[in-house]
Amino acid sequence: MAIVFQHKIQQQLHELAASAARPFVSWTEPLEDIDPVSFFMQGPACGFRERFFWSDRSGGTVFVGLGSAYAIETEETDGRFQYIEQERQRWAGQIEQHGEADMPPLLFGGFSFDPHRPPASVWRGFSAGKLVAPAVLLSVKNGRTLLTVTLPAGGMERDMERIGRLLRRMEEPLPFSAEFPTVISDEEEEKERWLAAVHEAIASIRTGRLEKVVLARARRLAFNAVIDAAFVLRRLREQQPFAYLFAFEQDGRCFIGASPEQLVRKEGETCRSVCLAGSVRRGGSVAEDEQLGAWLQADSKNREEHQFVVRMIRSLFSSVCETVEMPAVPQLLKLPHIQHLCTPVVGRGCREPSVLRLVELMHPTPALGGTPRERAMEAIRSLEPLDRGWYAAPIGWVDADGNGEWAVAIRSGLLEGNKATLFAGCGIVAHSDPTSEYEETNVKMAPMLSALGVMNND
Ligand SMILES: C=C(O[C@H]1C=CC=C(C(=O)O)[C@@H]1O)C(=O)O
Ligand SMILES: [Mg+2]
Repeated sequence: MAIVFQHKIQQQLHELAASAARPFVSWTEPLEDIDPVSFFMQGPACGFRERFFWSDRSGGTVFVGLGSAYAIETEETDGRFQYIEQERQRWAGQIEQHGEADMPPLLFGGFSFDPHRPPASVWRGFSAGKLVAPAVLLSVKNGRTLLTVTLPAGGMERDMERIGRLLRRMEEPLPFSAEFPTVISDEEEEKERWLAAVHEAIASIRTGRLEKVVLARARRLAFNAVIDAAFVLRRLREQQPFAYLFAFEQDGRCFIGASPEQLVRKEGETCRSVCLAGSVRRGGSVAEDEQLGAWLQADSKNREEHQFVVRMIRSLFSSVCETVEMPAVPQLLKLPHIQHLCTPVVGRGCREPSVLRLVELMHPTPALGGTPRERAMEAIRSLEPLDRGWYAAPIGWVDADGNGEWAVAIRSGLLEGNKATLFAGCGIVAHSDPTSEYEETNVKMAPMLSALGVMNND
């Protein structure tokens, strides 16, 4: 079957390339069901240096990309979103689309948290903004699996060879390694120093200079062997079923995670977001879990932390949409390790034509930055010793029509060789207790720690 399929795709693309009126051609073909993580796993063996993975919270929409047919990248600071949007529009006009029409060409990528911060070397290649059109895209949507190949109309030979290899190998999936490497070193920022930064943030909030700031910390692990991103992805999929799963890999570095937080989704004139802030751990028994949830819903510190996010997103949606709907009181979102206050928001009659414009307006929400935004960013720059890179920043996809979905890249880590750097932060408000905030960051690292096979030792 794969051979027939391969010939069909190759032949179609060659014919299309010969007569193409635009610089890129894409061909989409239905495919038998295939495990998206196994597909992701095939990338390196077939010579693709870039890999992308995206699965929405329901697991109903999954995109896996291999290779890069076209990349849009910027190191601009203030104009990065406009530049990327402008180039996205230009790209949409350069692709000639063939085959199954219900899959518009798609770009996958992300932005850094703070482009004004000098980038640390571990984040090399993760620019201020980067979107990639994968050479091969597997998409699972509405119960259908499709394969899209996008190539430059001239010079497609090298890519065709890789794609041929991939299609041949798809029938013989690679075995997953049974065991995970073991930890040989484990470093984190000194606890006392982090607590002192939180104290300082609280003092600054009490003077009225700002209302809320999110402070993060990193934990750096080294293992006795190279970490297999596909293995981590598979574990995250098993362990975090209601999260966005994402991976963005280039040149041997993979930023990966399972985020519960939607930044924004746009589908035609409807846009959605979820305000997520305010947290407590899960209970050991049903009774304890319910008690903790009830406490969270009533706790004034957590309600305040949450309310800053609600206020900002409500006001932003009101400025770009005809109507905005949201519940009056926050609901509880229960995840395997943690529960959050959660307020879903729906805006109808959205006047913005591209999801990227919404991403620009929304990033960073007070769930990742703080309030007021600029003062919070200054506080993060002066109090946080780490470069967040793409952590806590938008990650997602946009199609040629400007529709797309973006998550906030939290509960995440950067993998390189045998090293993993994990990140977690928490919202500091006037009544925060530094030690409880520290514990909260431990709970937020648990999903990645457990996917990496490391016991959570908090
Ligand atoms: C910044 C993170 O979480 C945010 C999202 C939900 C709840 C949060 C909180 O309660 O502090 C944070 O604002 C993180 O997980 O690294
Ligand atoms: Mg919190």
